[in-house]
Amino acid sequence: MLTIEGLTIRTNVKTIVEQLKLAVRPGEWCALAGESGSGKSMTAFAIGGLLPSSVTAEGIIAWKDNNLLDLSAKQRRSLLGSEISYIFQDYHGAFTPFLRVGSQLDELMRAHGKQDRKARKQRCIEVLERVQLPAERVYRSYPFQLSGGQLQRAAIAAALLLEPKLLIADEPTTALDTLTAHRVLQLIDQIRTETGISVLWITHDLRHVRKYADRIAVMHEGSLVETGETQAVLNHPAHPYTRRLLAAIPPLSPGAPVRLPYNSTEEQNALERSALHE
Ligand SMILES: Nc1ncnc2c1ncn2[C@@H]1O[C@H](COP(=O)(O)OP(=O)(O)OP(=O)(O)O)[C@@H](O)[C@H]1O
Repeated sequence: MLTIEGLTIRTNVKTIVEQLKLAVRPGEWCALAGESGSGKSMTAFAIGGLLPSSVTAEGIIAWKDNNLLDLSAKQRRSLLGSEISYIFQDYHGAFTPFLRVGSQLDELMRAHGKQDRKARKQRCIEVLERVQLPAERVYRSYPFQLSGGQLQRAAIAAALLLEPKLLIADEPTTALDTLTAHRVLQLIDQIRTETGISVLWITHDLRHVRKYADRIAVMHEGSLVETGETQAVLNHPAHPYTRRLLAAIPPLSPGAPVRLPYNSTEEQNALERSALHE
């Protein structure tokens, strides 16, 4: 589905990513892991043509019959959102502060040629419900009236609005507390199961990778060092760098719970319901 071959990303002083080869299959959750500065985000940006102007990319990023690196700015704009969409760590950046969430979602649909106003509103409400938000209220709210977790859900709703086939999630939970992060990842997983969307997930948290990703690709200093089925790679890492990454996972602090602190499913549901009305 998405096939990257020989991707090299550089500035005029250094090479950031070198000869990267990576594929994301339909419906798959693929984690791109590695320490800070290894080139994960630059790879994600290159897919959507979002690289800073001082940075160039060459190679092949094949999507359907196109090399995405060859698209014009106009072709790219029509692809982004409708076929490939992004969520980022900085979910505040997904929305303009002083415009209601609903009007921003509506504008996104209008920009992609959806003319029917009623159908647009209906779709916005449907997607806000899909991400388990109180839809009508969030539709009328300004971004600053929502909590961090709600805003990241609204950003996911925006990313899903036009039914893309690939969601690129660049460290989507780093700015969230542990419980909210867990809920957001669970939500993405549910959506993937229901819609068959593929997920390319940029992360450095191998604990979450083990739980959610089908496949992992490990990057080190701009190169791919290991890729494979998640459990196989994490249980039997072949590359010394993957072993080092695994060894660097911080242990849970003494006395910390080894699972989320719910006593029962009822308690979990009650907590999640109250979070939606916070
Ligand atoms: N605008 C830029 N111009 C030039 N080089 C950049 C720019 N942004 C990032 N880089 C460099 O590109 C390299 C890879 O950065 P990238 O953000 O892709 O890493 P990463 O693996 O996503 O790390 P992190 O987890 O910290 O986001 C780094 O060495 C960084 O200094």
